[in-house]
Amino acid sequence: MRYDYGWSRHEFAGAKVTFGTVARQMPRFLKLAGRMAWAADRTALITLVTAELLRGVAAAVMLIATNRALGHLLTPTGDVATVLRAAVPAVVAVGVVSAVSAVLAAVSGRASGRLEPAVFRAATVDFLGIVARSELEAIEDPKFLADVDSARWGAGSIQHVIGQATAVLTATTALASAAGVLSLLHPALLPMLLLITAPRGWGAVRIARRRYLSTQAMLQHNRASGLLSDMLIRPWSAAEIRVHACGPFLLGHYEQMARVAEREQARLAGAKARTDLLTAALSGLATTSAITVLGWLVSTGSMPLAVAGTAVVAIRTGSASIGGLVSQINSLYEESLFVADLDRLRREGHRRAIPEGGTPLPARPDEIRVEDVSFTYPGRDTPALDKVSLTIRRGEVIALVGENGSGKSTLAHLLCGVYQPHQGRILWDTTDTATADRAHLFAGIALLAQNFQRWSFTLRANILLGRPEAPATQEQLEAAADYADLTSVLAGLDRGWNSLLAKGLADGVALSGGEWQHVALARLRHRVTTPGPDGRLPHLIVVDEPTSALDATAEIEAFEKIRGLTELGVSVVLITHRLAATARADRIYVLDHGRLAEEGTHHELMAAPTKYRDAYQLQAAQYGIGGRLPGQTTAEPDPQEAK
Ligand SMILES: Nc1ncnc2c1ncn2[C@@H]1O[C@H](COP(=O)(O)OP(=O)(O)OP(=O)(O)O)[C@@H](O)[C@H]1O
Repeated sequence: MRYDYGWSRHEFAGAKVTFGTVARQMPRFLKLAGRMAWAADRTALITLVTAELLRGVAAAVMLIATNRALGHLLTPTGDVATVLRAAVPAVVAVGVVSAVSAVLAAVSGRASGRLEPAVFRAATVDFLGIVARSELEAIEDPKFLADVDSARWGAGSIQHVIGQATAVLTATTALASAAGVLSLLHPALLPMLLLITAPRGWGAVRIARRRYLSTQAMLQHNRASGLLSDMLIRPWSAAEIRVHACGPFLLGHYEQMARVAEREQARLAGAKARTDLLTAALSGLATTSAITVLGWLVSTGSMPLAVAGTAVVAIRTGSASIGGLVSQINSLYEESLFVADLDRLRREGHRRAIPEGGTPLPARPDEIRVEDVSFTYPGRDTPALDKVSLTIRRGEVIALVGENGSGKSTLAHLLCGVYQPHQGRILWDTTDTATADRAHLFAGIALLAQNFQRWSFTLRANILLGRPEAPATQEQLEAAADYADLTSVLAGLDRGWNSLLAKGLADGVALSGGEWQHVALARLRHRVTTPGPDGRLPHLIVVDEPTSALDATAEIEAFEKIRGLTELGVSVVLITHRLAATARADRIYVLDHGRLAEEGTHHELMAAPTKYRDAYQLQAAQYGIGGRLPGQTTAEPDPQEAK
């Protein structure tokens, strides 16, 4: 299966992710996290940063007080009672500072507990918004999708970055105070401290980098196994899995992929254990050397015992701080790699976003002209559309026909503005849609697609989503339902308009394919008759084979209903393989391998030896009704008469 090879390829294994690169970019990620935190909950952010800074200061005060107390205790200047009395203020100070530090830790914990989920929410909404605003071409591009996948981790990471950045702040201030005290006590102590902690820093960065590269390498693999597991458990594939006995096949492949993931986890764990061992050995060696040097300094009288005592405390505190700092910087580094992905998606998403603004488009153009339009899908050699030209005049019904893969849906997508022509142009009257305001373009279109959306919402929401920006009355909904013959579907639903059309959810109901098509038709009617916030109404309906699940009579009725909408002054582009419907169109365009092969009225195309005539006669013969197709009252309807 291709999943096992292509999808699990370690695409990022060679990625140049170095500590230096990330360290250089860190300020940008921190700024991004800070901006999001500020926007999400600024009170919590201020509280968190203040509490952490004060904790750092408390650590310094604690060390100074400890030094004072030890000074009194280890270099006695009188009897025991006098010594103890002299030490009391410093000891009390240690106690008070410890208590203050504990309170600050609690305040900081509370603030980060509020801030982190808020940042996660903000980052996720931001991430989803970026993807939702991207061009369809971007969404279909596997490279962009890989960016989307890794950025999804970044949205989670950004909340951790907040916690880690503040912890780095604490550890840095604690360390600065320890380093300051140590340098004052003896010049040899600071290098000792650094020596003890350097191996831990090296090990932590190594482990983090390995983990990140592994996550990136396994991204496609994990997505593919997620898809496989979905196929196994979701209702839409359940029947075929059972009847065709696909279960063992899918399960077997899932297990194979899970084993690859398992092996990768085991490999990482082994590598981590080896690095940890090496780090611990080096760090232990450094600690032993430091203690030996301290002992030597005390024994040779180069360092008083009280200073050595404080040095041990300071080394312990400082070492813990450096340990904390290294581990926090390491986590920050690791999470930053994912935030970098989010940052990359933000930039890429910006580049591939549907542009805002542009030339205004006429609200009701007299004609839409497709001029020499070509379009090639990414990764394809041959164009899906090759120099196609056609015209749609206001109020006309245009039929697009052609064999599978001839480019009909692609042309529909171009007309809707979700793809842009790679060559040629599409004009609304005289305005080129390439530079036009896309909001105007979308507002002018109503789409009834082949795979129209079956929203897992209530029936009411399923209709309202035809025009989500505008409030709708019950009368409008009823009118849409009447138009689409939805009343019989409604009658069968216990909760009527409030029925949840989602089989998998509690109280959810399932509709048949044909019933869904009535829902989609009602949604179309609602969109075509309800103005958007700027008062614009759709003037072009693009209907791409949505009626395949309807029985033949219902399908013809549906087409007639859609044709009826031309009375409102809208034009219709109809894509279908059922030529009984196209026969009534004002003009028929026949596509063949992305090129426009034939065009004309039904009568013109039937009068000549055309592909259209062959296909029409073949379908009529299949129905066995002497050249007449289902729902057709005359053998060859004259579209002008039918209007
Ligand atoms: N998202 C896509 N990415 C890459 N190639 C695509 C994509 N969608 C369609 N194609 C290819 O473009 C060509 C035209 O496809 P299109 O869907 O426009 O044909 P169609 O006439 O609507 O076909 P059908 O009647 O089967 O719906 C086909 O070769 C198809 O494989």
